Amino acid sequence: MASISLTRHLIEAQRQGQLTPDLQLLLEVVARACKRISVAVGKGALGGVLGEAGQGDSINVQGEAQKKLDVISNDILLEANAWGGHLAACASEEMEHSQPIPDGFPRGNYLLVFDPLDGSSNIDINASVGTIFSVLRCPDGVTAAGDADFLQPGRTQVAAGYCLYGPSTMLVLTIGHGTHAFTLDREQGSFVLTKADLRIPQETREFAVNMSNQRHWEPPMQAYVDDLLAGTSGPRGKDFNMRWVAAMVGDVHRILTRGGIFIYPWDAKDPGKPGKLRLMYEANPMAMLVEQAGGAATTGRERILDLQPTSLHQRVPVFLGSKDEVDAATRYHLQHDGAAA
Ligand SMILES: O=P(O)(O)OC[C@H]1O[C@](O)(COP(=O)(O)O)[C@@H](O)[C@@H]1O
Ligand SMILES: [Mg+2]
Ligand SMILES: [Mg+2]
Repeated sequence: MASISLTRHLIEAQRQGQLTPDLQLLLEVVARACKRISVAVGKGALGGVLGEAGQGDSINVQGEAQKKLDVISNDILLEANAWGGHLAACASEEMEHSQPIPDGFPRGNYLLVFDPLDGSSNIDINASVGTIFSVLRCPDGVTAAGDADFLQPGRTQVAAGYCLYGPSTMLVLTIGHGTHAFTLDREQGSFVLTKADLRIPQETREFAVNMSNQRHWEPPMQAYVDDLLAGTSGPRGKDFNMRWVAAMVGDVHRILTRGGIFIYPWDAKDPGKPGKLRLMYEANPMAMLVEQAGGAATTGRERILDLQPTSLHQRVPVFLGSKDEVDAATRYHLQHDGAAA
């Protein structure tokens, strides 16, 4: 059977009324930018792209040191989308404020928000990294889109996806009609559909969390993980395995492939930060991909896609993956809150 390219997949979706021609073209621009990022990442030590941006003093709005590839990936996405013609504005982990499409460039009605390179600490060890993106509609009547226009609940996303730069480069995408995986055919230079309609198994025996933060967690999170670790002799009655890629994009890809639960909970390390992961360009797009694959995504208390964002770089606790396991973790938190009330 002939292989199905991303373009053909999107054209068929358009014929079925699942997306507009503008959104199709926007997604193709993002996919092309991801191909360029894949080439840059793939150069590794030969391409002069490893290490810190600047002289070790380049800090982004998150207060985190920027890697050269964070900056390169951000520039590739901005440049590609400036010419794309389907966006009103872009926002990024690497920029304090959103950036309207510059004067003189064609404008459209969508907003794109992205984490240009997720898992930056993996760059220098040649481990998986990725790009995460979310597409929103620009509110009606807005002529010069700004940060406030991006602050829409995740359930309003019209598309979300990530591109994983691993042993192979994979684009995983949803436009609200299932979650589909495409693999980059490096010889042809095109993304080819390799798994339509991913389904996350409802149950799992695998969890992903950074255990080094355990002492900083709140009581229901401590209790939940204690019970996982107790295995067959504990209340859960089964042994759990643990994995941690240290790049959300890699951990979520594993969960979309074989199930599991990924957790980055609230912790007391820095009480000013309600979690590590960012709502607009990490939690929301991943939550949409996971829900579209039959999984669940919560903060431990609420559905992520129902949160009303308050700022572009807002952080939230994240529990996502196999539905029964996310429900179980969420129950620990809600019962704890109920008992404390
Ligand atoms: O350093 P830790 O605690 O393992 O955190 C890893 C987490 O941080 C992140 O790398 C943050 O992403 P960025 O690299 O885009 O800042 C997540 O992808 C990942 O889940
Ligand atoms: Mg990230
Ligand atoms: Mg990043």
